[in-house]
Amino acid sequence: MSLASPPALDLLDLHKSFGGRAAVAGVSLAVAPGELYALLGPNGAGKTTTIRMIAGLTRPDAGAARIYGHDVTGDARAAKRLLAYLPDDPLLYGKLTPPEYLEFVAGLWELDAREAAPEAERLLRWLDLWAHRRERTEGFSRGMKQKLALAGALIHRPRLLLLDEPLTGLDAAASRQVKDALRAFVDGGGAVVLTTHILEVAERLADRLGIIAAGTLVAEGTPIELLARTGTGTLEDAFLSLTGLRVTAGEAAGTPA
Ligand SMILES: Nc1ncnc2c1ncn2[C@@H]1O[C@H](COP(=O)(O)OP(=O)(O)OP(=O)(O)O)[C@@H](O)[C@H]1O
Repeated sequence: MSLASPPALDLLDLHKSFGGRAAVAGVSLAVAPGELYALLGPNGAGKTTTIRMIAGLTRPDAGAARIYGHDVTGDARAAKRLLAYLPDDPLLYGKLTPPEYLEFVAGLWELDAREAAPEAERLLRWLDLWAHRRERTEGFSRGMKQKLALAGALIHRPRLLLLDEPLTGLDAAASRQVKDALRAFVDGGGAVVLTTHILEVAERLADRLGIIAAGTLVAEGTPIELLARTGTGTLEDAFLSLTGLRVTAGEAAGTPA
């Protein structure tokens, strides 16, 4: 028997089709504790479907997703206890204040209120929302809402954080705070898997990148490894090359290359 601890996330040949069309066509990858992994891909590549299958919200047609060794479908309770999923447009309850929202989320997880309340305060202070603790979230900016949703995702102390486009629409200050929070989470031994369209974010923040195109993982590695593999000078060029989206000057001008 191996004494090695299981990966934070292990995807084994995941498949999902909608109406006969493959959205995810055999994705396998592993993410270690302490690692921040970014999934990149063009629109419709299958990123959100992959994340939703990991979160147990979309059932795979075939393959498996394991969270620290727990199968998301077969051992759903244990798997879901270990993960948190932050969609790109998280649902907050506008009439609640931040502490009320976190109390509500803690209640869903059946957390002990005596432990959840100080943890909520710590998260709100850490994400710079404490000064707004008496305000209803309906008046919050997108960045404030995103930070509160992140606090809600962290309240039960997950070990794997899944985020769909967490930085889209955030200003520089909010983006920095969310990035710092994600880095602190992985430095504390947690694992993060996020999707992003912002290549600069992926390059600076992620330990490893996975490039998805047409439902398959076409490349994986550190930003430096992807540049070396494609012989390109920027991650944007590497991305375009790997996803087959590169247009030549001739194509751009409307003439076949
Ligand atoms: N519930 C659904 N019903 C039908 N088709 C779906 C459903 N969810 C996703 N799809 C399709 O599956 C494919 C992959 O979609 P997905 O949202 O996973 O891509 P994505 O990489 O996250 O794209 P984007 O970057 O635009 O968010 C697309 O063709 C999409 O239209």
